[in-house]
Amino acid sequence: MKFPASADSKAPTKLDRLKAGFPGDRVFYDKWRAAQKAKRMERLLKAFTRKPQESTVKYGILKEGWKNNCPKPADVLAAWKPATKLVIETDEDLRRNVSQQTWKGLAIKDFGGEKGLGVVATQPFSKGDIVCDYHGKVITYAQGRVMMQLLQDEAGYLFFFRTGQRHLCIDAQTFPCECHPCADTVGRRLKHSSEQANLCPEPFVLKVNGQDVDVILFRALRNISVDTELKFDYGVKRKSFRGEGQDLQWLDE
Ligand SMILES: C[S@@+](CC[C@H](N)C(=O)[O-])C[C@H]1O[C@@H](n2cnc3c(N)ncnc32)[C@H](O)[C@@H]1O
Repeated sequence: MKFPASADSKAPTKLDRLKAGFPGDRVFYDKWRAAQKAKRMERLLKAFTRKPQESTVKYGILKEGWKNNCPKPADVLAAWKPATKLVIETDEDLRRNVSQQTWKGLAIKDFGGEKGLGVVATQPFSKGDIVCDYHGKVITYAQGRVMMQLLQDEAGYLFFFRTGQRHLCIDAQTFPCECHPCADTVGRRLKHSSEQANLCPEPFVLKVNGQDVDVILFRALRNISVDTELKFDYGVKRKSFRGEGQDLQWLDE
């Protein structure tokens, strides 16, 4: 309590310790350093909603300006765990990726024919990484249904979901979206697979530009290597993505 150990505080000198009535040996000093190292580890772990490369962790440490008493990059990697709901809902980088659509490590690829466009990984992903979101305007379930009825076979980009008691829909059909008039967004190009899905959609509420926004984030279900196509299971109800009530072969792929 006399010398609070935070990630950024300076270690008390021997003189400081003696003046405060502590013994001159290193016992308390070493405890203080261990507490600080743990705080630094905690901060580094929170910084990554995707499992980082060792070089990224090294850069993170450099940016913090920690010259000693910091965890080794290999130890950070070993301790890394998929981001929790709390981390996801408060992470600045993730918020920026959602609002500006600056997801890295993904490319839209043309698979030709009726398969059309899909998304491939241009960097490896680890199980639990947040890969991207399903970007579009959040509308009510009822509005989504009306759109589907109007569009019939053309309605291939409506993502219906339930979060708590609310039934919603993300309209990525309206293209381009109001917020990115000059860009395609990756989420809407993800294809379906029930057998080989490597992504799983999860609903979250993020504060974007000061407002609570419902988002669907895709988490990697396993480690994914470069050039692998990213897919998720659209769901067997066939409500979204033009599959409802139709005997489409690709729904069982
Ligand atoms: C959300 S979009 C996916 C991107 C779309 N392929 C494109 O070119 O924009 C959904 C549509 O993609 C097509 N699709 C999705 N998964 C497919 C698959 N596994 N095989 C063939 N077509 C698929 C269907 O036409 C579906 O309605």
